[in-house]
Amino acid sequence: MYPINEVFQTIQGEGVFTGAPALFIRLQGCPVGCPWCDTQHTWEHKPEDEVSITAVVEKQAASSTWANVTPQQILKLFEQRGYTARHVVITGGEPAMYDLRPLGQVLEQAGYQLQIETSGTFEIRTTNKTWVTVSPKLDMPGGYLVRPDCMKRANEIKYPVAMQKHIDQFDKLLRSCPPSPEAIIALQPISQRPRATALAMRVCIERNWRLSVQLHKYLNIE
Ligand SMILES: C[S@@+](CC[C@H](N)C(=O)[O-])C[C@H]1O[C@@H](n2cnc3c(N)ncnc32)[C@H](O)[C@@H]1O
Ligand SMILES: Nc1nc2[nH]cc(C(=O)O)c2c(=O)[nH]1
Ligand code: SF4
Ligand SMILES: [Mg+2]
Repeated sequence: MYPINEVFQTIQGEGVFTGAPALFIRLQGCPVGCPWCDTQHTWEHKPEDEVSITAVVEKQAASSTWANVTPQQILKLFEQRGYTARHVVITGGEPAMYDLRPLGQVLEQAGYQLQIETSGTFEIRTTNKTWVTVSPKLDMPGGYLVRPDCMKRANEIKYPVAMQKHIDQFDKLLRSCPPSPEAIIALQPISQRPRATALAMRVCIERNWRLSVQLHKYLNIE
């Protein structure tokens, strides 16, 4: 069973798959504590916030409620709702707190392609085919460390930045926990701040990295 906070179909707004129609599964719970996190309503996984799967699917606004669902129920939900996207993004919260292999196997068997969004602070348990996006979190209040095995597994590293200090911390991480040579590296400005965006653009050009701008926030979509 997986605790899901929301399920929705939208356009992937971040990273390599930006622009791809995608089904998002947002899992409940994250102890990392990034002060600028977009999804603070997913941090606490409280028993009293458990609701039905229908209540989660019909949610109109962000909230901390969640439903326990099986991979088969998720697949059935996708089919019932007539979703057309075949790219599934598992995010959160911190999805790597859960063993994502059973969910991945069921969805891949049904023809979906999987991607996970993770902070790299928990062991990644996914199918081999899953596209892994690691968004490293350094020096956050929860005190979790980015794991070298997560950096190695990443197909894509998408690092959130606002100031030069963040670039320096990222350089140190790349030296101590080297990614695979094929990994794509992107900088993502924190919360569309103009100075963060200017910094990210400048460093991306200098280093030949990619810029990821959270397209959904510019489009005002989910
Ligand atoms: C909400 S997190 C959930 C998945 C996982 N916990 C993680 O951090 O990757 C999804 C993505 O949003 C990014 N993100 C969250 N808040 C952001 C913000 N205010 N500005 C830019 N990116 C943000 C994260 O870095 C991550 O890449
Ligand atoms: N459209 C859209 N794209 C996204 N890419 C990553 C997201 C996330 O919250 O993990 C996200 C999200 O919340 N919405
Ligand atoms: S690790 Fe991800 S979900 Fe957790 S606080 Fe940071 S951005 Fe939010
Ligand atoms: Mg988001």
